Amino acid sequence: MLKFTKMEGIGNDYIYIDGIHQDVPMNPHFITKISDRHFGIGSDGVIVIQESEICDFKMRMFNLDGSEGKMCGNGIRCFAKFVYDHQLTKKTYLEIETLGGIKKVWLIIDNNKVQYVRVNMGQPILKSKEIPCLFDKEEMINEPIEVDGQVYYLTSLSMGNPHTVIYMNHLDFNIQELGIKFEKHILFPESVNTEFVEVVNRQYLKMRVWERGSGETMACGTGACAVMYASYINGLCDNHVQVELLGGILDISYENGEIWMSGPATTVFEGIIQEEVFNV
Ligand SMILES: N[C@H](CCC[C@H](N)C(=O)O)C(=O)O
Repeated sequence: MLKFTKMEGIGNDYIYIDGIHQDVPMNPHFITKISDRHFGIGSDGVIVIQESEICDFKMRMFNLDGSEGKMCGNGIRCFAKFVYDHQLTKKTYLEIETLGGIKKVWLIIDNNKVQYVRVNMGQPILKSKEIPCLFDKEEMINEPIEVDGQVYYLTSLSMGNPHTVIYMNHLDFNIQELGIKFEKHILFPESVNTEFVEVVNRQYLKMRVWERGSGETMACGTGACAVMYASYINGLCDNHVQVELLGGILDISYENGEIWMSGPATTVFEGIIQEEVFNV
């Protein structure tokens, strides 16, 4: 059996498993099985807590389809709460190793309870080849791309994972149909997380996200950061905004070349995965 904790960051929900004290089968079959909302626990994916040789901890993140993501913004806030609440650390400032780089995380505690979490999400990366994006210019900022006969203007960047940001007049559209077209687009050799944005004003942005490997999620932390920075360099917002996602609001700012994100982290329930589920 395997102990797990179900947590969510503004509705972006993952299964968190202590991989320090348990052997976690991090294979696509196991990940997709327990993430399934009918045959499993139900989640946007799985996040595993591991020891790190260079940081306080290491975060491994897997999407619903079993693919491994390099970084997860909502996930890292919940990860920090997990290690604190499970007494794996007493620290309220953590450095967490991810495949998308080392992230600095602050737990804001009151009455020994995590109120919210602040994360230095690092520097956004615009160079096409580092996203990666097979665009024929060094950067892809507000560039027209035709999909199914319609032209969309894309701003692409990496937050440790790949994103492309598209501005819309409104967000009432069939994301199931459109999202997959960008996720599988030839421009993105490692696929891409696609954010659709409605600019409300210079301090308030609304977005929906079609995540690589998970489809539409209620929220995407790295996506909200990508949206903020794309909007900033396109002259559409100030350097501190609220980003409204389906699941809630994140506070995002751009300071001294780095993106900062603040938001909640919630534990929903603890449970045990039965042997027969992960031994198939
Ligand atoms: N689907 C993403 C990982 C999860 C990111 C998202 N849930 C977040 O909060 O940043 C990827 O494969 O790059």
